Amino acid sequence: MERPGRLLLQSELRVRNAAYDVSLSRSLLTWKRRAASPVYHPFRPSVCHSVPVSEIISVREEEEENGSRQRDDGSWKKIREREGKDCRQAFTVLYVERCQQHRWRCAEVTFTCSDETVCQHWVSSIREQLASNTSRPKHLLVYINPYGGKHQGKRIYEQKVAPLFTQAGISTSVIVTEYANHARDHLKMEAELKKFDGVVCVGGDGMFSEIIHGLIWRTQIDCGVDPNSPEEALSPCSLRIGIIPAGSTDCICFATVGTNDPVTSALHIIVGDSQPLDVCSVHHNNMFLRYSVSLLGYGFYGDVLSDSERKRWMGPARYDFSGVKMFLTHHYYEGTVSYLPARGIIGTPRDATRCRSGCVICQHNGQLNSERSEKYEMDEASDSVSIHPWLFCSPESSGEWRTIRGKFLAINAASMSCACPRSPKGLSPAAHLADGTTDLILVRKCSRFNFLRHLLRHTSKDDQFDLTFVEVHRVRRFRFMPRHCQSDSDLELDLHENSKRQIFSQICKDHPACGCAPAYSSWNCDGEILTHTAIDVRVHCQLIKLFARGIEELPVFEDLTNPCAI
Ligand SMILES: Nc1ncnc2c1ncn2[C@@H]1O[C@H](COP(=O)(O)OP(=O)(O)OP(=O)(O)O)[C@@H](O)[C@H]1O
Ligand SMILES: CCCCCCCCCCCCC/C=C/[C@@H](O)[C@H](CO)NC(C)=O
Ligand SMILES: [Ca+2]
Repeated sequence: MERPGRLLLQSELRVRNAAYDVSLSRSLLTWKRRAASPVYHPFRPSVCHSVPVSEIISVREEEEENGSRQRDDGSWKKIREREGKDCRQAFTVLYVERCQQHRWRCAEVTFTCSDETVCQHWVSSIREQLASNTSRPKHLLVYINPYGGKHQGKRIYEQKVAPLFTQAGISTSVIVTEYANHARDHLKMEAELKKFDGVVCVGGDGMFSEIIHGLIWRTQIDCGVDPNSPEEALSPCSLRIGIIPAGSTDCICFATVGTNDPVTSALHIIVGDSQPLDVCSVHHNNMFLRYSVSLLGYGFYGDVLSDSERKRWMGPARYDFSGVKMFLTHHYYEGTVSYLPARGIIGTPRDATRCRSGCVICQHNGQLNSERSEKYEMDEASDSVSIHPWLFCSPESSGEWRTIRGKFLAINAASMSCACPRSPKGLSPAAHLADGTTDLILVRKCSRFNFLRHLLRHTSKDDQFDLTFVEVHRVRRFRFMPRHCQSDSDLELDLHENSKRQIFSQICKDHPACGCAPAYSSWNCDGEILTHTAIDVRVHCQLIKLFARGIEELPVFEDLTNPCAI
C-alpha cells in the first residue's frame, strides 16, 4: 500500500447518510467515518477505507431528474429519498475490490454533498488523476474465439467484459474469429496496430498462441528482424496483451493472474497492469516452427494432446480422458537432449520461493539478460571478438552445452509454472514468468507406479522433482533429437555403448509395425501439436507483455502504511 502523499483535496462528504472525511492524493482515495462518539463499538462496521488511485476504475456524476438520479447506464437510483429531504449532489467512484483466490471485483461508493461546485471539483480531480496515468489503455483490439472451451467466449465478453470497458471509457474494435488462425493472420498483415494500446484475447491458450504469433511476427517485420533465424535477438512487442479466459485449460491466464475469471482479467486490463513474459522460439534445422510461453512437452504431454485433439467434442474433459489413457499406455521415447544451463542468474527450479507480483528474481535476471544482449551487440559492432551468435548467452559459452541420452516418459520445458486449475502448483512451481529461462524436466523411463507418484505430486504439496528418475535444469536453450533421427555417427556411438544384440532388439521393439511402442511422440507446444520432433529451443527474455501483474501475494497481516491503520 502506498503512502498517501500530499493531499489534492479534502472535504466532508456523506456516504449512506453518515459523515466522512474524504481525501484524495496522487496515490490514494480515503474516506474515514467521522466519530459520532469516541466510545468503541464492537458491532460498528469498518469506518475507514482507502483505495489506490491506480485501482479506481472510473468516477460517475449522478444526474438529478424529477427528484431521482439517473446513472449513465440508465438505471434509476433514488438518492434524494435515501439522503432525506435535502437535494444533494452526488458522485460514484468505481474501484477494484479483492475477493478470495485472487479474484477482483468492481465495487462502488457514492459520495454526496450539498455543494454542487465541491461535487464537480471532486469528479474532475479524480478524472484528472486517472487521465494522468499513461499506462491505462484507451483503445483496444479484441479477438474473440467463439469456439474455445465451452463455446462461451462471445457471451463472456458481451456480458462480463464489454460493460466494464464502457464504464472505464475504453473504446474497442471487436473481431469474432471465423476460422482458426484468423486472429494470427489479421495481426500479421492487416491490423492497424498504431491505433491501439493493446490487444485482448478472448479464448484459451490456443487462441493466445495465435495472438502472440501474429504480434511477434509483425513486430519483427516492422523492426527489420528476420523471425526465421534462430540466432536473431527478437525485438520485444510494445503492445500489451490481455487474456479473457474462455478456453479449456487457460494455463497462461491462471499462471499470470492467479485465477481464471473474466471480470478479474478485465479489471487488470482497465488499470493498465503490465507483466513481461518470456517466449521460447522453436526451430527445426534453422526453420522456424512456433513460439511457446508455457509448456513444451514431448512424450506424455505430447501424446495426451494428440489423443485429446481427436476428442474435441468432449470439451475440456478431453484432457482428463486422454491423460488417464496415456498414463495407462505408458510409452517411453529414446533420444538426446542437450542444453545450455542458465548461469549467473538467481534461482533454481527446486526453490521454495515463487514468482509473484513484482518478482525481484525476474527483475534481476531480466536486467542481467539485457546487459548480456547489449554486450553482445557492442562486441558485434566493434567486431573486436568473434563469438558465434549461438553462444550469445556467454559466460556459459563454449563447451557449456551438456548432453543427456536416454529413454524418457516425458521431456517438459516449462517457461512459467504452468499452474492451472488441474494442477494448481503447475509443472514447475518455482519457474519464473520473466527471468529469461525455461525449466527442462526430464522424466526417465520408470514404472507406472513411479510415474503416477510424479504426476500426483503436481497436485499435492510434495516436490515432484524429488524422485530418482526425474531431473530438472534451468536453461536458456535446449535441443532434442529423437534416437531415430540421430546421425549415423551418433548411432555408431550407440553401437559402441551398447552391445549389438541390445540395439537390434530395441529397434525391433520401437518399430510401430511390430505393434509395440512407437518410436516418436510429438511436441505439445502450448497446446498445439508440432510437426517435427527434432527441435532447437531458445528463450527470449521478456519478449511480450501482458495486462497482468503476476500472482499477488495474499496479505498476511495488517499493512501499517495504510492510512486507515494509523
Ligand atoms: N472461429 C474459429 N473456428 C475454429 N477454430 C478457431 C476459431 N478461432 C480460433 N480457433 C482455434 O481454436 C483453437 C482452440 O481455441 P482456444 O485455445 O480458445 O480453446 P481451447 O483449446 O478449448 O482452450 P485451451 O487452449 O486453453 O486448452 C485454437 O487453436 C484457435 O486457433
Ligand atoms: C493419471 C493421470 C494424471 C493426470 C495428471 C494431472 C496433471 C495435470 C497437469 C496439467 C498441466 C498442463 C500444463 C498446461 C499446458 C498448456 O499449455 C496446454 C494448452 O492449454 N494444456 C494442455 C493440457 O496440454
Ligand atoms: Ca521463465
